[in-house]
Order: sequence, then C-alpha cells, then structure tokens
Amino acid sequence: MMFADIATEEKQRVLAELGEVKRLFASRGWFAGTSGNLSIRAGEFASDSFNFAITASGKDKSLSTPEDFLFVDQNGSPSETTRLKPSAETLIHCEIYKLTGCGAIFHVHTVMNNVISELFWDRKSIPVDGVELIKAFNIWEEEAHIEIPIVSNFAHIPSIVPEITDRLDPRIPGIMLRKHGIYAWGANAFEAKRHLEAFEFLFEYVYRWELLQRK
Ligand SMILES: CSC[C@@H](O)[C@@H](O)C(=O)COP(=O)(O)O
Ligand SMILES: [Zn+2]
Repeated sequence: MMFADIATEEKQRVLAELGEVKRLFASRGWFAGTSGNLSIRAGEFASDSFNFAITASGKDKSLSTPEDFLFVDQNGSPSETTRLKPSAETLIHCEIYKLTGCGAIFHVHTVMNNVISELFWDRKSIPVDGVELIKAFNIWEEEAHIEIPIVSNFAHIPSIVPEITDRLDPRIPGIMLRKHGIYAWGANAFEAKRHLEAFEFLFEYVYRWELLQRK
C-alpha cells in the first residue's frame, strides 16, 4: 500500500499507540542506554508493499518529543521527507513484517534476556516446558514444549537478517538475538505487548529454574 493512500487518522492512531507503548516500557526500565526500538504498521499489508512507524535511532526513549517516530516503507526507507533517522535495526523489522504479516514489533534489551540468550546459545534456542504463560502465544496444548530461537548478533545488521529468515518459527512470535535482546511481534500492539511480556516472564522462569537444577 502506498504511504499517500493511508488515511491521516490511521497514521495518527499508529503514532499515538507507539507513544503509549514507549512511555509504558520506559517506565519499566526497558530502554537502558537508548537501547530498544518499537514499530507499528499503518495501512494494509502486502509482502512487497507496506509502511510502518518506527522509533528514530539513538534517542533517549524515556523522553517523549515530537521527533520520536518516523514512517518507513518495506525497504526501511523513509516514507516522507524527514531529517530523522530510522532505528539502526529497521531492516530486522522489515524482514519480520515480510515473513509474518504482523502489525507491530517490539524490541527490548533486558539483563534477563541477555543472560538467557548466552545460557542457551549452544543449543540455539531457549526451551520452555509446560508453563501456563505459553498460552499467551495462543498455544493451548497441555504441557506444551516450545523452543524460542536464538540467532547470532552482528554489528552489521544486514548480516543478522538471513539467520532470522531461516530460524523464524511461525508458532513462536519472537526471536532472540544473542547477548542483544528479544524481538516480539503480534497482529497489533496489544498482541505484541502481550507476547513481549510473556517472553520476559518465561525467561526469568527458565533462568531461575535452571539455577535450582544446577545446585
Ligand atoms: C545503545 S545499544 C542498542 C543499539 O545498539 C541497538 O541494539 C538498539 O536496540 C537501539 O538502536 P536504535 O538505532 O536506537 O533503534
Ligand atoms: Zn537492539
């Protein structure tokens, strides 16, 4: 969908929702040292044509300013003239939208997600066994076992993308970057937030349980 064809109200809705999520996550300390980025799609999705609003790069995300977000297209290029720079990790958002057709993507760095990504790096995924909160991912089997994929982290962002393409599991609405952070997505901001919160809960559960087993 062309950016010019998206209604002004839809663009305003997306910016308002992003602002709200950003403030909430900032209050949880989820944007340490300018880390993290958030995006919400605006308008219709086609795998080769879509637009989304994303956090501008390198900003203090605990502050709210008129220059917090900009719209980009499916290639990560600004949809309109702006002096703002999109997140350095915009290409990861582009790829996740393309692969899933989702409506929102939230990325945060936490100590817990960094520790757990290194703890399970050898197996390239984080195992979770039968924890109730797996249901937040719409997985309803009794005692479900899931594996949350972990991919390599490179300073050169385009190098991270092929591994995401390869490892993304359609059942699991998130992917971990090694010693970097989690990307979680959903059909809309409500769902992406639910998924992100569930991931962080499960990471802490798995970490604590793992420590108890090792005693
Ligand atoms: C300042 S450390 C975090 C960054 O390197 C990056 O991983 C990140 O999440 C934020 O980058 P940004 O370009 O602001 O979206
Ligand atoms: Zn990051």
